[in-house]
Amino acid sequence: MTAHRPILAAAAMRTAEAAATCGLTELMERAGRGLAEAALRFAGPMPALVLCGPGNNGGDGYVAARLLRERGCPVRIAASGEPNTDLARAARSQWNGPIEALDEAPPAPLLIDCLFGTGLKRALEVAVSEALITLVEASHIAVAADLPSGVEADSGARLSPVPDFDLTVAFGALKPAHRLMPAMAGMGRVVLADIGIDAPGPWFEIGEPVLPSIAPDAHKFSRGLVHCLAGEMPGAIALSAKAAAHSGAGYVRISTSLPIAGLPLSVVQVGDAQVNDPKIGCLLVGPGLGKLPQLLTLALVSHRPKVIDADAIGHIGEPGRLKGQDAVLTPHAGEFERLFGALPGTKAEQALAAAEASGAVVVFKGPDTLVASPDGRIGFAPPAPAWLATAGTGDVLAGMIAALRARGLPAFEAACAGVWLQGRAAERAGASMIADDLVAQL
Ligand SMILES: NC(=O)C1=CN([C@@H]2O[C@H](COP(=O)(O)OP(=O)(O)OC[C@H]3O[C@@H](n4cnc5c(N)ncnc54)[C@H](O)[C@@H]3O)[C@@H](O)[C@H]2O)[C@@H](O)CC1
Ligand SMILES: Nc1ncnc2c1ncn2[C@@H]1O[C@H](COP(=O)(O)OP(=O)(O)O)[C@@H](O)[C@H]1O
Ligand SMILES: [K+]
Repeated sequence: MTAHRPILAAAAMRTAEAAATCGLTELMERAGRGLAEAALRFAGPMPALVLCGPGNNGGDGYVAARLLRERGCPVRIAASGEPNTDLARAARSQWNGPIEALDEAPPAPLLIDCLFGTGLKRALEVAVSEALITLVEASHIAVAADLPSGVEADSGARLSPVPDFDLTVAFGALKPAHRLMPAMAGMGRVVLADIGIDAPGPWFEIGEPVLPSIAPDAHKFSRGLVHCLAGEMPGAIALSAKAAAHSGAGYVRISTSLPIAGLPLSVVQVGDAQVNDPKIGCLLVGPGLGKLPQLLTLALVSHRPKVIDADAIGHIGEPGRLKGQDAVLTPHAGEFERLFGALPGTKAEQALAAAEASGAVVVFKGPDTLVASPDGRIGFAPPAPAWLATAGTGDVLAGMIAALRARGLPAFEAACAGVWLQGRAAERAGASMIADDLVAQL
């Protein structure tokens, strides 16, 4: 099992830093050391150019430059201006080499970007942005301190053009941008430098789940019954059902008006929906549903836990209908906007608002999948292969979550576990995978 790693928004990070018992000067020293060590480990001892901005991100740069030089690396510094915090000024005073102007500095093989971190508020000035891009492109290896400059910590937005980095060293905790698009795509490898911040909170990167073990006296129903409601295009729900069966459900049943071909023989096909059967651990409705809103209505009449996916999301209409339903909702961006409208804020804030409005656990899918709970928790998915972007992988995920829910995990934990397991299965399946191959890797 890997632990969930905390994710702190910029304001929460500042609070955590202010509460650190070691003091801010020591925190900056640790950040600079973490940066220097990570850069050395990644790039080896090559001539470096450190770009220092006006705030504490720049302060980290002055510390890292000093420590790299102490380790024997030829280091130069170029600054965009004078430091404007006491911490950064103190860090700069310990650098006794020259400081070049950013727009005149020649490139170096190793480029370390300490222009802006979590304090970025607006787009970089054009001259600063151009210098950053030119120097990164002319380097062999580019390392970002905390965040690539131009990236907004809480949203993952690029406030001005941001070049691609090979390595990003996050200080103290991951920030939302490390796991949100578009920023996460340009960060290269993301490593965490421990600076002694201890700030567990309701936002975290989803770690490897602990799954319920199979009791020695288990029987098929105690392991969990998933009931799937088939609609107009049964291929999709067949994928979900297969995924549920391979995710440890003891019994998978599909109610369907016509026999569905290609299902494992162990998946039971029935004509009657029986949605209030107390043996049902989780209902699944949506994949391949088509224009049959009555099947969603049927699912909402049931008192059993449920996963609502795909076409069913389009039939909900009013998110408040889901209150008290013990539901997991799995929209992609289009389905999300259709149900919740264009919500303001970052993807994390939108997911949270959606969870609050619906009372459901919301899995807001995409290359940067988030799992939000009405109680304020958000699990950010670790990066998953882009080859998941193929038809049917969402149906597989819905079946996995339904099985984990039926096996006894609470809705939020089941959703987080499903997202994590789907990503690892995709890694094993490889780039040529189709959704069916994903099931084979569960
Ligand atoms: N606060 C602390 O104790 C620590 C902070 N750390 C570092 O400090 C960073 C945050 O430092 P700051 O809050 O000083 O913020 P930054 O260093 O990210 O920069 C913000 C500064 O630049 C200004 N600014 C913002 N956007 C600008 C733009 N587009 N053009 C020009 N100026 C702009 C702001 O007004 C502020 O003065 C973290 O990312 C991390 O690297 C680490 O040293 C660990 C300890
Ligand atoms: N670029 C990407 N990188 C990683 N994962 C992705 C990417 N695009 C989509 N995914 C994942 O693939 C799945 C697609 O689900 P969905 O859009 O519902 O497809 P479908 O309805 O065809 O099953 C989701 O789990 C989503 O998070
Ligand atoms: K930076």
